[in-house]
Amino acid sequence: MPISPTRNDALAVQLDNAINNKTKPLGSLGVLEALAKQLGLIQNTRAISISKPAILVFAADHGVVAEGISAYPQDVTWQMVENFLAGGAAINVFAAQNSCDLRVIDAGVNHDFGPRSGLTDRKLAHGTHNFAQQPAMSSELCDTALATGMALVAELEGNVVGFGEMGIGNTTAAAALMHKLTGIPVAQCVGAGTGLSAEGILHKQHVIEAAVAKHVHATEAHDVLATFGGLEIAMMAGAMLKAAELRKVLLIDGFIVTSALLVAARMQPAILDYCVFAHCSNENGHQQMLEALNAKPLLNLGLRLGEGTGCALALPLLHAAANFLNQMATFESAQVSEKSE
Ligand SMILES: Cc1cc2ncn([C@H]3O[C@H](COP(=O)(O)O)[C@@H](O)[C@H]3O)c2cc1C
Ligand SMILES: O=C(O)c1cccnc1
Repeated sequence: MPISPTRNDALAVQLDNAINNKTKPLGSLGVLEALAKQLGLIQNTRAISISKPAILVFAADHGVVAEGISAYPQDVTWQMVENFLAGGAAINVFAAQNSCDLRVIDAGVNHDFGPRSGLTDRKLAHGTHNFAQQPAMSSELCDTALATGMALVAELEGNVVGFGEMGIGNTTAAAALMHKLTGIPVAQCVGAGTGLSAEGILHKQHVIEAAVAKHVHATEAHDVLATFGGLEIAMMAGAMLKAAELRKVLLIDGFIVTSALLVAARMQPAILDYCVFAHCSNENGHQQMLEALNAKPLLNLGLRLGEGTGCALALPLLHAAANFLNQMATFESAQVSEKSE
């Protein structure tokens, strides 16, 4: 289904007026004013609401870890999934602090968890193939991942969806997607990820450059996704497309989540109307990736974690935008004098 742009000139004027009539100097709530307007346009109303926000954390493994591109071993992916289920990860803490639902999805972790309460099992494979040697996944598997992500979001009740991920090696996949979809040189798309040395970053760059040279034919978004992408990235891209189609607010986290959005935006550019960019990550390349999307992130906290942590931390700002628009008095209702010059 196509995603509709949120543009609605009449509603935009009503929202501007509602914002400007609040008891504050014009424009003085800064970015929160733009956010309130965006939420109004997404929800197609002046009475905006934040209802049952949820963060979906997609986990999967990457065959390209065989090239030595992460500072941590692949087992950390499943071990961190266990940590999410036990409530001990950063995202558990920040989601709980902000009364946000958290859903952990196994999109393709290289580990058998068995039936586990709290884990949404959508495992499509035990990780991807090593894209240094062959495409990460087949075109069919990529389609299945996109469709699975769409179906997951179709079940959600809330009107705000945050996206997070876990997958050792996924900054390499994300950097490759960034390069292919923006044309920015690989050297500017790679970063330290979980903490590579300068030498390690250079090796990561060379692995991606060699893979890009090997898979020159992949240029269209779906092909690029299947060639380099992780299963969690593909499932997230599908989930994002469905969330925008359903006119939900999409909260975008860091480098990897934004790379999934790059793919989704190439498929359906109007998705960007629905995106709130939680933060600018410290991962080298995220700022340029955001610029390529013309995105203005809310926070800049030096985070480089992923898991959806930026989304959870930005959620109070969404509440603030909705609350000021819904609850503040107007100059008229509070009998406050308006600007005199
Ligand atoms: C303990 C731990 C917890 C994490 N939580 C998220 N990531 C983050 O780091 C990984 C990407 O970095 P790279 O591409 O360098 O492997 C992803 O799993 C991402 O979510 C973590 C990484 C570690 C080690
Ligand atoms: O920006 C991110 O989300 C990020 C950066 C480094 C490692 N993991 C995630």
